[in-house]
Amino acid sequence: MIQIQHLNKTYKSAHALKDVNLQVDKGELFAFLGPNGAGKTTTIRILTGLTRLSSGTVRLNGFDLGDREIETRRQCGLVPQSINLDRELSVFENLNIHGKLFRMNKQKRLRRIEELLDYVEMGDRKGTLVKNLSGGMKRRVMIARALLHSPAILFLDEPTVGLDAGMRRKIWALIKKIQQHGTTVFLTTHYIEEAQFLADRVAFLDRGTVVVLDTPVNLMNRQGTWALDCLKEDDMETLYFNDRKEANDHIAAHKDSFTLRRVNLEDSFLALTGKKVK
Ligand SMILES: Nc1ncnc2c1ncn2[C@@H]1O[C@H](COP(=O)(O)OP(=O)(O)OP(=O)(O)O)[C@@H](O)[C@H]1O
Repeated sequence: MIQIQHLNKTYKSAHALKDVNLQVDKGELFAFLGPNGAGKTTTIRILTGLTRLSSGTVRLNGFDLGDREIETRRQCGLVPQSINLDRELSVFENLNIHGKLFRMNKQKRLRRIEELLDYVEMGDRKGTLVKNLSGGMKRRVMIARALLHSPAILFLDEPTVGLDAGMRRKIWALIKKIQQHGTTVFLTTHYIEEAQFLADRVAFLDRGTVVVLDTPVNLMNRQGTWALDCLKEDDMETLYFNDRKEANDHIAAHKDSFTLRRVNLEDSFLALTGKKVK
């Protein structure tokens, strides 16, 4: 569904993407995980036609990026990182304008808006001005807007940034539902739990380079199953074990104060890059 080969992007002052190669399958939920400045937004902007690549090739649902621009764009729905709804218009008006831009006929447009607002549980807010919605509601309207023209691929750039834990989980459930209904999903995040919970496969991006790409389970298993955090003078040291007994034996044999926990994706990222995803 998405094929990226030797993708590079250079801005005047930064080499934002360095020889990125990856493939996302139809129906897959793929996460790009990395710290601020890793190149996640740049990737999404290139894939959705908002920024030009410097070199390399990208194919979306069989269309070459750069060729037949309108058809290629129709393959994609985009939920950008910052809220870009018109605050002074209602939920319905925001969606209606988008449908008109995609030249959907009136009957189809109105039916699809109703359908999607129910789908994202915003049916009762159709007439509400966007400025009167909560952050989580605005995200859901943006997701409905991105799905309006029935794209094959939904791109979500940091879909839950700034939301509280309850709303984050609601958005996660919605994203899973969208995937279950057949849409391929490509998302970026710097939240470890988000990638761990949602993604079929995760690519770790660090300073423009994909350092590893695998399923969350395989990535975590690289470190072992159990982690022991030990607070040293001014740092945290973490030790990894394949079974719980080994970890407990280590605790019993040492005087330090340890916290035992399950290995998570942060451990894999840390081991590969020496950095936390922040
Ligand atoms: N328009 C631009 N002009 C120049 N440099 C840019 C531009 N956009 C991004 N960059 C640089 O490219 C690199 C990657 O930025 P990008 O926004 O893609 O990272 P990111 O992983 O999405 O980070 P964040 O989560 O902070 O948005 C950074 O070094 C950034 O400063």
